[in-house]
Parts: sequence; structure tokens; C-alpha cells
Amino acid sequence: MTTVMDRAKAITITPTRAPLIGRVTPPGSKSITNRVLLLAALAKGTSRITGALKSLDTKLMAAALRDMGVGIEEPDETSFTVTSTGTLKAPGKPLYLGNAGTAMRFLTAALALVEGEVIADGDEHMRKRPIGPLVTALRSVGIAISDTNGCPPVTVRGTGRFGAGRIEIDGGLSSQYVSALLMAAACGTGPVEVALTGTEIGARGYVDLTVAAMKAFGARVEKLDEATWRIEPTGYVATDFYVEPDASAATYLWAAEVLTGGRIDLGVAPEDFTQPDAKAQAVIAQFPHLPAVIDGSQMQDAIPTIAVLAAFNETPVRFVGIANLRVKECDRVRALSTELARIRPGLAHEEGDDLIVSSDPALAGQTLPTEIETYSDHRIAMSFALAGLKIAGITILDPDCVGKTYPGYWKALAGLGVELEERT
Ligand SMILES: O=C(O)C1=C[C@@H](OP(=O)(O)O)[C@@H](O)[C@H](O)C1
Ligand SMILES: C=C(OP(=O)(O)O)C(=O)O
Repeated sequence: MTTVMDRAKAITITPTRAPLIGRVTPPGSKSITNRVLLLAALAKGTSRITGALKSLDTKLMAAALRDMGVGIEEPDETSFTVTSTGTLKAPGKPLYLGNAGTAMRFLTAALALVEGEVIADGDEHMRKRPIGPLVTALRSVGIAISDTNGCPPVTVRGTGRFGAGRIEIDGGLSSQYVSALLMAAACGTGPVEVALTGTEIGARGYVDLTVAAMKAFGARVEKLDEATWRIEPTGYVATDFYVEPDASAATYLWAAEVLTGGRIDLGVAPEDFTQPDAKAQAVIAQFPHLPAVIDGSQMQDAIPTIAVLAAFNETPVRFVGIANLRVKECDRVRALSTELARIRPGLAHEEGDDLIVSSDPALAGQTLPTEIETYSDHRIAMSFALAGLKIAGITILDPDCVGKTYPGYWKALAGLGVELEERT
């Protein structure tokens, strides 16, 4: 698998004449898969993970753990069997984590548990994604760690132990910093308190997801107040774990359903997801009467989906609380405004960190030949494909970038009867 953008490749979508009706099983959750892979690696014994996502991001996490001596087998398309001594060994080479934010942030904290020096690096996009607050927090509990101008690569000189005491962390830029500290903290020499400094935190639901996964692997975590968690030094116990489907992946299917007036059975009800992006379903269901202002802070990965949907809404939509989108796989605020405006000038613009989508229901049925730049960002590719369900001439460049979290995306659309023309 490669993360290098393949500009020659493209997919042009033919608008659907009929409502999309059918069944699609979304892949397993990326967020949960990468949490439980790490937790299983930190537990002594064998853990069987089922329902897991197999995609670039989880392959990178699994490969890094294998490099550190963890046995990971893949008995089938959706399972990992993880066998570990409960410790991570220093790999003989830098860990390569591509543009997988979860792998980079979660492992950066976990590398304190390795005895020896480890470098964690990523691709050119990851090298622009901030990790400074996490590095500063780790240093505050005596971990020898350095970054590169606030971004990866990071070098950690671990002692095999995490330490104990209070760690303050600013989770404003990324909740993944908080999740990373919480997971490593259960392997501390004593109890650890993780406390938020700022009032803001990127989607809180991801921290809840972390705590739930930690508890499933035997950790004792107590939420002392809205900004503080206390983690006991229990370590982890190997367990079997079923990963629920990916809520962010589900957003494309929920949107495809309302855009085409169809019915897509995902085999799981929106209320049964524990991931923050499941909140998006209630918003998407209001189409074509989406709210005038949508706060994206608690469902960040769903915003590209809703922004493209908003282009077909009856009235304009302002997206607020999305400044963090500027430090994801690409600057998503910029990518969304640029690519929507490429479809039709004026369709979207930025005001500070807000995104305003002008909306034009009359776009549906038009032919507007447009090549959508995807910036190596799976969510830009997947969300703009939705525009192609209604507008003729939408071409998605570098369509394989969906492999970061949803390698079966194009097949899923084709399975629903969407006609895709591939340029290779
Ligand atoms: O913890 C997680 O699994 C994630 C947290 C979010 O990132 P930030 O915490 O960086 O906002 C989200 O965008 C990402 O896709 C997955
Ligand atoms: C932001 C994302 O990923 P990550 O931070 O895990 O790279 C995403 O999947 O939309």
C-alpha cells in the first residue's frame, strides 16, 4: 500500500437516476481498532479482536507493534489475534506511521514504555500535524522526548516505565493527545492524574471511547470531574473484543440515502454506535432543511460529509467549531471551500475558521465537469463522491486515498448501483 498520491488515477461518478436502496456493512471503527490493537499489545497473553478495520491506518499501527515484538496474526478479513508479553521492545528502525493520527499520537505516549530510543515518523502530511502539546506533557513527567518544530518525527528515550503523578495536557488541538496519555498511564509506576488545561478539547466523545476500551482491557479509570481522570497502575489484561462499525464511514451512507431519497441498511442503528460521529445522523436526517448553523466540534470527521450535503440544502449553512479541521489529514476547511467553489464559484467560502456553504438545490441534475483535488485525504474523496450522485461530471482524483480508513468505499457505492468510471 502506498500513501503517495497517484494523480493519474481518477473516478468519475454518474449521477443516480434511482434512489440508492440496498445493504452496506460499514467497516470496523478505525478509532476503536487502533485503540484495542495498542491495548492488546500492552496486555500479557492473547487477545482476539473481531469486527476490526483493515485499512492503511490500522495496518500501520499493527506493523509498528509487530516491529516492537508483538505477535499479530490476521485470521480473516476483520480479525486480529494479538499475542504479547505485555511489553514493547525497541525496534531496530524508526517506526513509520504514514498519516495515521491515532497511531502517531497513541504510540508517542506508549513509547515511554519501551526501554531504549525509538523514533516515530510519518509521511509529509504527518510531519505538519502538531504533536507539541503531547510532547510537552510527556516531558513534564520525566519522559525524555523531542519533536521536530512541534511535529513528528518524535524521538522517545523510554525507560520501560511511564511514571506517576499529575499530567496536564492542552487537548484543544487534538483529543488524541489526551487518549494517548490515558492509555499509557495505566502502565504507570503509580496512579496518574490526567488533567486538561484548556477548557476546549477536540471531540470529547473520543476520550470516552478510550476510557471504555481501557476498561474492557482491565484498566481502572475514574473521571474525577469534566477535566480530570485518575488512572490506577493496573496494566492491561488480554481480552477478546468486538469492534463496532465505523460511524464516520456510516456518514457517507446516511448522506447518500437522504440525497437520493433511498434506503441503505447498515445493519446497525445510529443510536447503537458509541463513536462521536454517530451524532451526525440526526443532522443529516434533517436534509434538505439542515440547520443554519452547525457546530462541528463534537463530530469533526463528519463535517466534510455534511458540508457537501449542505451544497444541495434549501438554505445556506455556516459550520462553526471546526478550527481543528485545519490540522487533520489536510486543511479540511480550506479543502472544502476550495473544492466546493471549484464545482461552482461562490458555492462556499471561509470566514475566519468558519466554513459557509451557500447551498443551491438547483445543482442537482446539472452537468458541471469538475476534477476534485483530494489532498491525500480520504474524507475529501469520500464526501465529494456524494456530489457526484447528483451532479454530472464530478471526478475524484487519487481515489485510492480512501484506503486510509475505508478501502471498500468505491465497491460499496458500486454495490448500491452507482456507476463509476475509472481512469487508471
Ligand atoms: O481519537 C480518535 O480516534 C480520533 C480523534 C479525532 O482527532 P482529534 O482528536 O485530533 O481531533 C478524529 O478526528 C480522528 O479521526 C480520530
Ligand atoms: C482525522 C482523521 O484521522 P487521524 O487523525 O486518525 O489521522 C480522520 O480519519 O478523519
